[in-house]
Order: sequence, then C-alpha cells, then structure tokens
Amino acid sequence: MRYVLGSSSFTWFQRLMLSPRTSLTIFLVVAFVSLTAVGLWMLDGVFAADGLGDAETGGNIFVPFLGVSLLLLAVVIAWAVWPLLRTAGAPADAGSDSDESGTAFPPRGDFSGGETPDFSHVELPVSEYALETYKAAVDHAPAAIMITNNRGRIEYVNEAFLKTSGYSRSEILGRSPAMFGAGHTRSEVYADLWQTILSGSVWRGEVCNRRKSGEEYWENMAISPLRDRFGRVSHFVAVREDITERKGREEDLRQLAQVDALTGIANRRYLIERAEQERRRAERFGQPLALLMVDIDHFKSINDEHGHAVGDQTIRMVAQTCAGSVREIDIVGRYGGEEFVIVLPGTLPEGARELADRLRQQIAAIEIAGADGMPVAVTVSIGFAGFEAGDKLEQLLAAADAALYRAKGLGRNCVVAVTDCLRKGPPGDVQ
Ligand SMILES: Nc1nc2c(ncn2[C@@H]2O[C@H](COP(=O)(O)OP(=O)(O)OP(=O)(O)O)[C@@H](O)[C@H]2O)c(=O)[nH]1
Repeated sequence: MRYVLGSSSFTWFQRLMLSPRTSLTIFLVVAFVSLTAVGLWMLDGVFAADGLGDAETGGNIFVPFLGVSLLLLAVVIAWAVWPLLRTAGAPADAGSDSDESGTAFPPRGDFSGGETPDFSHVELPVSEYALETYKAAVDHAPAAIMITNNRGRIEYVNEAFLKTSGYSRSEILGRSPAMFGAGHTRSEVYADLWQTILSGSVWRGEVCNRRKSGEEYWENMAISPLRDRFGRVSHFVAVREDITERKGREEDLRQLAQVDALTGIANRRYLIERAEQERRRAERFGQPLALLMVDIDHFKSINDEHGHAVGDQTIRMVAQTCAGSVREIDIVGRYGGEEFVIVLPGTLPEGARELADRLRQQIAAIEIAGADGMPVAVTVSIGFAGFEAGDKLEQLLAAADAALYRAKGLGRNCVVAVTDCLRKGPPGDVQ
C-alpha cells in the first residue's frame, strides 16, 4: 500500500472515496440493508398473519431485528467517519502516521535518547490516479529532474533532463552523475555539495556540465536529500536549470566592462584594477613588480597623413604585439588613445628593460600599408619603473610616465628606466 503525506489538497469527498475504510463501510451498509429487506420478506408470513405482530404476546420480532440492524449501522458509520473528523481538524501536514488498518508507522527523525516520537504527521492513502498525476507532473516538469540513490546511482531522470543532456534514459540510469561533469568545477564545490546534502540541507550552486554531443553547458542546481519513513536519507533529488544563455550574457557584460572595444585588450578601468591587485601582492609578499608605459610616436601624423582607419589599425597592431610578447600572468591594457601599460608581476627592472627593448624592436617591424599604399613607419617610446616599497599605484604609474616623457625627449623610439631624479620630478639621470 502506498501513502503520501499532507492531505490539504484533497476534498472531503475525495478522501471519502479514496479510503478503503469507506469502501468497506459502504459494503457493510448495503449488506445490512439487504439483510433487513430479506428479513422483512421472510417475516412476510408473520406480518400477513398478525399485522405488526402480536402485541399481547410480544411476538413482533421485526422491531428488535430492525433495532439491532440500525445500531450496527450506526457503529459502522461512526467507525468510518471518525478518522476523517480527526484529521479534518488537524493542519495539512499534521496527524498521525497510520496505514489503512490504523497501525502507526515508525515516525520520521531520530528518536534515540528516549525522545517521545512525533506522531503528528498523518499519511493518507493515495490512489493510483493521484500517483499517476504526481508522476506525470515530475516527468513533464519544465526543469530537469534527477533522482539518485544514496549509493550515488541515478534511478530516475525526467523528460527535460533527457532533452538537456542529450542522453537516452537507458544510457543514464544506474550510472553516476559524474558522467555529466565537464571537468571545470573545482573539487571544493563538490566537497561542499556532499557535505551540505549529507547533513540534510539543500545545496544550491552553478555547475558546468557536458552534453552527450560534447557541448558544455551551465546549470543552476538545487539538490536535496529525500528521507524514507524511518528518517534515513535514501535518495537525492536534483532540480537543474540550464543557464548557459544567462551565463553567456553575463560573460558578454563582463567583456564589455573589462575589454577595450578597439583592441580587445584590457580597458583602462580593468587595467588599473588588475595593476592595483598586483601592487598589493608585491607590497604584501615583498615581490618585485615592474610597469611599462608604451606610447606610439608621432601618432597624430599617422592619423593626419593616412586617416583614422589606418590610425586605428596601427593601435590594434601595437596592442596585439604587446599582448603577444608577454607571459600569461602579465597584464596589458590600453591606458589612453595611443598609450599602453604593461604590468609585469615578479619582474625586476632588468627583466623589464629586456622585454621593453624586444617590444620596441618588434613594433618597429610592424608592417602597415598607408593611404598611399606605402608602408607606415610605426615606432614607440617606452618608459618603465620598478615597484618600490610603499609606492601607491599612482606613484608607480607616474614614475613610468616620467621615464616615457624622457624617452620622447631623447628623440623617441627608445626605452628609458625611471631614476630617483625622475621619480622626484626635476629632469635628471637618463639610462
Ligand atoms: N585613429 C585614432 N586616433 C586616436 C585614438 N585615440 C587618440 N587618437 C589620436 O592620437 C593622437 C595623439 O597625439 P599626441 O598626443 O599629440 O601624440 P603623438 O602625435 O603620438 O606625439 P608623441 O606622442 O609626442 O610622439 C591624437 O591626434 C588623437 O586624436 C584612436 O582611438 N584612434
């Protein structure tokens, strides 16, 4: 016999019709009425002879027969209606655990330690019709639903799950949910997931999975433990929503917020944010940090002679050359119109000079066709500075800028390191 908790969605009439107790009652009532009718028919001869019986001799046996029948009828009806009267007054999810014979089930929860069991929940019998309705609701729910047992094997997936994952049911059932992992989710996320659901709570999070086609997709998941009637975790139900599109939009917004539209490298705002992170790291751990400031020489002339399209193309190519010359951990950003900043974590001034020289030469070798079809000469001036303890980011930027200014003064297409004198402002030593 199957049961379900909570009866608030059932009308009295439905309860009445669903209860086996009611069916039995109806049967007994019909039986009593039939018996009474048969008794009357059998006593027909007596009535025919004596009317309603012999009052003097007390020979009217119909009256006690009917009395006993009605009494039994009243007892049976009371027996049938009493549980409904009791449960009707209780909250929707309250009552007592009982099966159709009235036997209490072991209630949920851990009752070790001599606690009084809580019999406040009632379990009402559920018809096959109701169960079919619930199953259809889960089967065709718009969210993907998966049920795994407590050994981590998949026991159920609904239609939406099959559609999202691209697998057939037979390819999924009995296997581990790990089959969907794209391999990007950090192990701490899974550790947190298991810790949460094994402690009986609901875990919510975003996970990157892989469809059967190999395509990766993002899902927002809520996983909750299911307990059996003895309070033990027997299954886990996961409700999953495909959020790949939303993630894509978020990524687009992130790109817009961080990336310079013309060049594809970091924009000024993001550059400063990342540079500040690196400055703090250098400060805290006493690590070296260098910063390069790169500026295209006579860029105004390029614009004027060849037009803005060629000017833009020049900016793009210089940016790409800068980005292609550095390590993954370095940060390249567009600081101004034709000015770029390169942040070099863990780099001493010697290393910065080496990179700056190489970069200057690579940029001088860039080939861009001008408006007249002739190559455009592109050179850059570079100033650089090493982080000194206590430097604020503005000071570090100003130091590199001072060196760049000096490089321009020296005739451009050269690299200059900042010196103490340059840091202090007045013109000084040039390297
Ligand atoms: N095509 C194009 N031009 C830009 C962009 N941003 C700034 N500029 C132009 O770049 C030019 C920069 O000129 P200046 O600051 O005088 O510098 P310069 O001509 O490179 O001279 P030096 O730096 O002293 O060698 C200005 O004419 C700006 O209008 C851009 O995104 N695209």
